[in-house]
Amino acid sequence: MNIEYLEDIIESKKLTVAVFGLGRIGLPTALMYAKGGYQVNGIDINLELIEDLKLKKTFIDEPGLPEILNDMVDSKKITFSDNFEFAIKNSDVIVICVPTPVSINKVPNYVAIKDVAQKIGKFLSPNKIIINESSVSPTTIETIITPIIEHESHLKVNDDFGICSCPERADPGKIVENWNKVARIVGGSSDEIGKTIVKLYQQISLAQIYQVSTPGTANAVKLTENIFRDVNIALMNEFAVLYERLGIDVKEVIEGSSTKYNFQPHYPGPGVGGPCLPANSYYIIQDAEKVDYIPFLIRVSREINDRMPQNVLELIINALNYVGKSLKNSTITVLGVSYKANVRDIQISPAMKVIEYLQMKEARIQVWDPYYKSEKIGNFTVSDNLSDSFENSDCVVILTDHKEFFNLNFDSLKNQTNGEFVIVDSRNIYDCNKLPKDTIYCGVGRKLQKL
Ligand SMILES: NC(=O)C1=CN([C@@H]2O[C@H](COP(=O)(O)OP(=O)(O)OC[C@H]3O[C@@H](n4cnc5c(N)ncnc54)[C@H](O)[C@@H]3O)[C@@H](O)[C@H]2O)C=CC1
Ligand SMILES: CC(=O)N[C@@H]1[C@@H](OP(=O)(O)OP(=O)(O)OC[C@H]2O[C@@H](n3ccc(=O)[nH]c3=O)[C@H](O)[C@@H]2O)O[C@H](C(=O)O)[C@@H](O)[C@@H]1O
Repeated sequence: MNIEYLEDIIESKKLTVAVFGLGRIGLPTALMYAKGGYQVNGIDINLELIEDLKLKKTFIDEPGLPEILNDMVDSKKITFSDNFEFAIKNSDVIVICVPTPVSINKVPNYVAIKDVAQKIGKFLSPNKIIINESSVSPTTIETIITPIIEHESHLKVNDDFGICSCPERADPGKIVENWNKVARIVGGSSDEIGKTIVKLYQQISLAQIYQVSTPGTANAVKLTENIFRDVNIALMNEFAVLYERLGIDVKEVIEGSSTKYNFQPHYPGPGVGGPCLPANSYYIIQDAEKVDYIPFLIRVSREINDRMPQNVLELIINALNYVGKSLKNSTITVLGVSYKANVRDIQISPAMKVIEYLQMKEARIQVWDPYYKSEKIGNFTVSDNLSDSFENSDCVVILTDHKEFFNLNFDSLKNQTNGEFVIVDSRNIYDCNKLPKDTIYCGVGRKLQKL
């Protein structure tokens, strides 16, 4: 490989980049390469998406992204097509941002990334570098993707082409904001390939670009940080279920534990959602199986978190029973559908799971989420406003800790509800001392009580 040539065109911005997959991650990535001064060939298989992007239209809800799309299309720094052959032949760096979802039976699905690897191999010529940003297990690049590319291209990694992993660590809803803040991890098939890609990312981001020794190590870093989070959330969910039974307020316990300098607070809730945490463990579990190891803690943490929507359903049933009502035919006000606070995103949202359970139990739901006003989602439509969702309600359930829910005027809203005012606060956002007198209240890890 002629590394000097690649480093020259990185420096002079003459390098051309192809980005495969123009979704929540690929589009921002492609636009940031273009914004950094590189010519970008954006590739996707969704022809409708390609036409929308050519017209500067995107439905990805990332603040700041539409403006960058507009500027980069106008400046002709980016093109969109499904012509992967042209893109591979006419790009020096090829970035992979295609889906690697975990299927219903909890197994990573690598169909898309293998498809792209096949296409890259077929049209690859020497002296190019492939960067994988998609979430994969620590062994996937070295044992699956690289062999496919070598087989299809009859080229040899490091001799003829380079490959590296730069796993995406974006925080959905803050991708543009975090672009220059969140450190990136780069692991190359050789040290010099890694160093070259570090230089490329340093041209397009002000964040720390941290090199590790291999693509697998880079993928392990990303999975470790996310699974660390998933396991710690599971621990707090377990404490919450236990303390609820012991009559101890878990919110008070976490506040107390947080006075210890090395306690890292995590918070119980209705479950763990989003595109990352619910899926990342299964990449590791799959690799562990290959070496006859069972990661018990990682597996059981997933089970604990996946059971939390059921726990919230039980809280609702108990709260209704406390006021002499049953769930069937009760009207439930559901506040929040997003998987986490202050974003418009229902990817693997625990709220959607709780709603599904409520509907299975034949409760009537009235949903309010300020990020989905009046929108039809699956088999329900979000209310047009907060007040409508309280009309004749038997129980109010908070499922997302949106900032808009922190200071609701319950003294007024409670007058619209049916009978005793019941709140199930699955995000533990409320201070019981500030809720209306006689409210029937419980949280996740906060016992059922009349205030
Ligand atoms: N969404 C997120 O917040 C995060 C996603 N990731 C990872 O980024 C990767 C991409 O995820 P998203 O962007 O969220 O997915 P997405 O579903 O939003 O976008 C994927 C895009 O790839 C296209 N595509 C599918 N197969 C293709 C193929 N064979 N060739 C070219 N394009 C193809 C689809 O048409 C779609 O436009 C995944 O591995 C995911 O785990 C990592 C961190 C965060
Ligand atoms: C690329 C990538 O994987 N980014 C991750 C992403 O996290 P994500 O958007 O999935 O949100 P998250 O804050 O980790 O929360 C995931 C889920 O877990 C729940 N959650 C989170 C923290 C907590 O203490 N308790 C809890 O129940 C959230 O409500 C949500 O349903 O963004 C996070 C961030 O940057 O805050 C980042 O730490 C994660 O690594």
